[in-house]
Amino acid sequence: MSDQLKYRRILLKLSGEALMGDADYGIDPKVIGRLADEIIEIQRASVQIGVVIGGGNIFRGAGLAAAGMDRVTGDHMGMLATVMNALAMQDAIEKRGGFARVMSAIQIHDVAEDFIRRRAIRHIEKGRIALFAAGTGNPFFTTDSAAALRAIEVSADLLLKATKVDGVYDADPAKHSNAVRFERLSYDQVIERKLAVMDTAAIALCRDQRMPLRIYDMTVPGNLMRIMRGEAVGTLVDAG
Ligand SMILES: Nc1ncnc2c1ncn2[C@@H]1O[C@H](COP(=O)(O)OP(=O)(O)OP(=O)(O)O)[C@@H](O)[C@H]1O
Ligand SMILES: O=c1ccn([C@@H]2O[C@H](COP(=O)(O)O)[C@@H](O)[C@H]2O)c(=O)[nH]1
Repeated sequence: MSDQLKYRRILLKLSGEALMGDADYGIDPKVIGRLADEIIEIQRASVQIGVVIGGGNIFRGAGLAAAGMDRVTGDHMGMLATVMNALAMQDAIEKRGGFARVMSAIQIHDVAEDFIRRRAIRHIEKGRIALFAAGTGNPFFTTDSAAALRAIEVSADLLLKATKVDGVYDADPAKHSNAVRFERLSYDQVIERKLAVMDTAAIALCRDQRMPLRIYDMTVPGNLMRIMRGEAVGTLVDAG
């Protein structure tokens, strides 16, 4: 491990929606390229990295169900959307000289390895960036829960939720311009105050397994390395 860095192994959850950049669908190559650069930078500084990417830039099961589709089919489409995002990130990382492996929770052998916990740990120990795709593999979950689950399974030191807001606020900052940001919260405070920055199942899993979580703004270049150095970027959620 690098002497200057605070973390040895992290699980990074990237918002699918944020990959769109200024578009309203899909992936902006500039956004995914910049994120790949930041991930490679911390890997080269000896941080071991697992990544979960959401699918909100393509499909969400709940949205498809609201439009009349069977919910489980919609969730399958959402999970497959996360596979597409992971493949795009694998490509972006490899184009920049990094090493990455997509591991899917749904068997899709022609395009990705299966998620096998011990192999995943081996990949990240060897400096490969493991991209955990297809969420948990089960409908009615989200990639927030998948990220909490994978962070715990690979014994990460920290779960990072990279999003479009710079932390957790007392109300949704996208809707309330006077919302106030927290520096630090306990898991129970997030759940009791119904702070909707991450789903409750994911927070409860982190709480039960004492997985520290930091929510930060991924649109600010350099934030990932700042956090690795121990800077208090965003909001920390832990046992308090
Ligand atoms: N109390 C709160 N503090 C901060 N953000 C909040 C809060 N309540 C709701 N939000 C909203 O939560 C959103 C988190 O969004 P993000 O797109 O990262 O999540 P996601 O749905 O997990 O990602 P994906 O796009 O991959 O599905 C922010 O855009 C913010 O507007
Ligand atoms: O474990 C999981 C994870 C995800 N899904 C479905 O995929 C979409 C996209 O994920 P987001 O977390 O919303 O970005 C999600 O809406 C679900 O429909 C799932 O079913 N199971």
